[in-house]
Amino acid sequence: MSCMVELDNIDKVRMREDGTRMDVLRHVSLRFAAAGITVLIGPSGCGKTTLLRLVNRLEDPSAGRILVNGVDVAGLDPLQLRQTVVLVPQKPFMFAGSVLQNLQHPFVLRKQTPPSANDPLWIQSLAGVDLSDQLLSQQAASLSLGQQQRVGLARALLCDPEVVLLDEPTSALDRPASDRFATTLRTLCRQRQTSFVVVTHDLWFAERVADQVVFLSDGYVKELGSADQIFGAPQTEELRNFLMYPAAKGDGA
Ligand SMILES: Nc1ncnc2c1ncn2[C@@H]1O[C@H](COP(=O)(O)OP(=O)(O)OP(=O)(O)O)[C@@H](O)[C@H]1O
Repeated sequence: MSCMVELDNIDKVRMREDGTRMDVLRHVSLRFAAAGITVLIGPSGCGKTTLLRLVNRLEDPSAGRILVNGVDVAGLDPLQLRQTVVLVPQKPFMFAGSVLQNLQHPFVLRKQTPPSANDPLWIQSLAGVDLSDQLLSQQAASLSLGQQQRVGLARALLCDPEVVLLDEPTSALDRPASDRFATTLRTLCRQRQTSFVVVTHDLWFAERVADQVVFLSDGYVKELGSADQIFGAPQTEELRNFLMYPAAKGDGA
């Protein structure tokens, strides 16, 4: 069954160290594509990662509601929510131990049997992120950032969640690997009805993978549409400028 996630008039306010107010997200109302891929783009600091964190309840909104299948997440146990809605940060946490132990960790925590190496989900999850069997015995903490990202992605996919929130998943992948990853996401949407929400500065990947693209700027949803609409016919000067100069995101994030 595909999962419906809706943001209803979300505000997120943070306080700066000097006590001044920062409006990180403002009146954000969105419905993520069920069994589809929503991509969030926008300048550095516009609130993309914050939005993912709110859906996963790592933080709570200052106002508004987030609904998963019609249920307000504010009333849900965050740990239970995170079994359905998984967040993969840009730098996933690696537990002490091998890659194999890291992949099995969520199942061990829940006292469940991890999928075996010939389970189609295991094969699809590892192959889809180019994680070779040779890496399984290595210490996870000794891997490169790109390899750790792939372990984090595979670990999330193995849990077969309904919604996966991905923060910059291709930032350490080369072009062929990110193309294969795009294919994996499309396959999982189709075969498992998984919904993905992807934050990325990789506009090539965004255009290739998105069912729906959200352009955020200064905490507002400025444009929303299909990849064809957003990349082919941007409506605002701001989006046109962003698409021409996506790398001008300030801090190299
Ligand atoms: N833990 C935090 N404490 C205080 N301010 C924060 C924190 N995390 C983010 N911010 C601020 O909130 C705003 C939104 O940050 P966020 O990380 O959501 O932006 P982003 O669009 O994901 O940026 P990027 O593309 O650079 O990753 C920024 O001004 C940022 O400095």
